[in-house]
Amino acid sequence: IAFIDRLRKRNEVNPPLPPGPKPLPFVGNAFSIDTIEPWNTYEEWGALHGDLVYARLFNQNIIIVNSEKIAKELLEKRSNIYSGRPFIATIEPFGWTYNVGLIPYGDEWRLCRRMIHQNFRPEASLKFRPMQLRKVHQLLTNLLESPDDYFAHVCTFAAAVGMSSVYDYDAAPQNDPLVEVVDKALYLGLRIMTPERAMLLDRLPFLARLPLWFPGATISRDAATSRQLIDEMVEKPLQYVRDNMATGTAAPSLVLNLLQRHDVNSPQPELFDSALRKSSSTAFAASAETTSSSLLFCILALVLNPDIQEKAYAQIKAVVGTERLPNFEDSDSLPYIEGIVRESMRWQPVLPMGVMHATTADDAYEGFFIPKGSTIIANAWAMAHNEAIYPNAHEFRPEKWLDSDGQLTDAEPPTFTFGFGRRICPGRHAATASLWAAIASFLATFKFMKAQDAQGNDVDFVPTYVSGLTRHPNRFPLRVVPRNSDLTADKLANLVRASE
Ligand code: HEM
Repeated sequence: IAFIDRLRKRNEVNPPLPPGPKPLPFVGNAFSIDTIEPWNTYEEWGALHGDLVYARLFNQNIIIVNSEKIAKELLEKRSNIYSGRPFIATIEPFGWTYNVGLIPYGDEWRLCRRMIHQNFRPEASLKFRPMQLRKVHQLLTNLLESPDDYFAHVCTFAAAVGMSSVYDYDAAPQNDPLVEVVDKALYLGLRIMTPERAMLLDRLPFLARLPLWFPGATISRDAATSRQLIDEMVEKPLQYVRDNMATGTAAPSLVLNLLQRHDVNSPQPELFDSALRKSSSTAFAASAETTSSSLLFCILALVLNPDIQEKAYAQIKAVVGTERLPNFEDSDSLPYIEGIVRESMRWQPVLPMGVMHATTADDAYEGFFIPKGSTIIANAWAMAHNEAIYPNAHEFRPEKWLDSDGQLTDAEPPTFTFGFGRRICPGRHAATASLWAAIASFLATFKFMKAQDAQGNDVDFVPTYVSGLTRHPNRFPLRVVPRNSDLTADKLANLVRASE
């Protein structure tokens, strides 16, 4: 407390900390935070104290940035000192040291980031497009065959695109063993990998023995399971590429490319090998949960807004017709679909607080002191729901991105969903293309409607969510109905053929 008081009372040469909630002794503001959905607390603090807020979790300085403008000023323009990552106590026990997104700023991160960037930069991402469309078409086939399993189909799609782009592994249309490993591996860690939860566990370790966020489970048992699953997630697909290399059947992929360049005589072969493991598994893991969550939110928005589906279908019918499915060449002629894609990313950012950054040097902004080692939370949730920029922000309205002629406005797309500065998501180009292809194809083929009870009445529901570092809706009652009532697997296959 004395330390904070000293910081707060800094004079003009040494400016004060940003305003924020009053801390308690020892715990700081830890117990005022909603640990399930902390972004709500941070948004409330923003309303009280402004867009730059200081808080303290135990002895950790937290700077919350609630506006996109300030996030860009700090995390982009001053990225040389805002690109660190904070220590998170759950990383090591849960086996998440593999994750490039959590590696501190430095040489190891730089090497990993370069490996990923080479494969996912804008021009390189274009090569994934035919594969992305193929996987979307498989997703449509799965939805037609077993619409009630929509949740699993969307997750399989997202993982399959990731597997293909990183390992050239062609996941089975359903119940693929590697996809299952990843789903399980990520589920445990993502729920616990937030600074708020991790810090509570670090400081109050007895919490680890209580079933806090997973009823019926304890954190320590989950940590052991997580480590084992992560190990499988990292090693199994790598082995797949190595086996294919041995038989001469490996097709081009990020991993093959890196393995071929791997020179065991280079000065630091172990460093390269470790970076390869981390960058491949991260690129793949980072795409799976995020892409599926974004699509599940989009489907939720469509169910709740049937009028939007009708407008979208009318545009697709006018531009693409009904004899084929949309492809990337149609995208410029389908502004309403682009509006839906952007609105899906804005309405419910799947990483509501992005991934936290950390400062690697002292700084000052607009008269406030930002100490070295602060955790910086760019609150995407607050940015997405800023009423001054997005009136009626909690409503899903593609029109927010369109002018009165239905054309896209000059407004910047919701890039804040992909973070900021040197740590911005390197997979954002590939991710946006996956979302576009899936959403356009969904809307061309199906209606997403509320499920019906035995009497034929719509089943109303209140959505619930799973929250951690990422967030997605829980399964909700859904009826996926083909636009064309006599759509069969054969007819869908013909539509797909006509689109390729
Ligand atoms: C809709 C899908 C996606 C969303 C919403 C998303 C969002 C994000 C966000 C918010 C961050 C943190 C950025 C920051 O620290 O400021 C991030 C980091 C990252 N994302 Fe994505 N992402 C998506 C898909 C992907 C894909 C397809 C890849 C595949 C390469 C990927 C790879 C990564 C990696 C490697 C990082 C860590 C970057 C670093 O720390 O340097 N993401 N993503």
